[in-house]
Amino acid sequence: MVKVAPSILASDFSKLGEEVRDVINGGADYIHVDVMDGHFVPNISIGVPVVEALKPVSNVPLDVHLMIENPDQYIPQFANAGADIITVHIEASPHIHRTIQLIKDQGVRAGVAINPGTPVEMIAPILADVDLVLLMTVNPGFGGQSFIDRVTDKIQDVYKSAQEINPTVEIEVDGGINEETAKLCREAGANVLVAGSSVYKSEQRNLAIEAIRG
Ligand SMILES: O=C(CO)[C@H](O)[C@H](O)COP(=O)(O)O
Ligand SMILES: [Co+2]
Repeated sequence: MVKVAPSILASDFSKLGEEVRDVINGGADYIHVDVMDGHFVPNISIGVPVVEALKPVSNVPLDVHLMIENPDQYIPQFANAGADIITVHIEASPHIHRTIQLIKDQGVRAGVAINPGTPVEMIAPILADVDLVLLMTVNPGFGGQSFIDRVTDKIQDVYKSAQEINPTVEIEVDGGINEETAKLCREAGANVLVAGSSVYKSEQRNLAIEAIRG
């Protein structure tokens, strides 16, 4: 089952509730929330109060992508605010088993994310313990960037390893996903497709979501 997770980073923040409802009505499976701290990535976006405000608006899971240093410090707050999935970057998590356990202790699904320039071997020691692997298909920090197509090899690698040790893990991709790049990712084994610009900038968001789902 392929899922589509529109990223609100590309939405109109002046009417965020409406923007979230609109993509849910258009078929969104998750709402992807990009949290950036200006340290781990060179941009600042949104935080805990926005997750809290969106919780009553969304009847699909809130998929919170933490692009922040020291994620352990904020995980309980995001969980209390209503995050359903919390994903941390391997590059920002030196004690990854502790961090993943902390997420699970909050009763939240746990994900690990990996940048395009980080080898997949980095996440091998945690693959059996996570609910989701997020492969970045752009360097994180901004919406609207171009898909880095060599990441498809990494998707295949993760998919193959997951078949053996964690077959139910979700494999999510994020960055530059549109109808064409979504197809490459699905073929490589991804089953959750994050899309910001290609959904929110589309005239007919429901059709954009269905095209990405394939
Ligand atoms: O994590 C992200 C950026 O760091 C966003 O989720 C991603 O960029 C989505 O935007 P787009 O689909 O426009 O590339
Ligand atoms: Co993201």
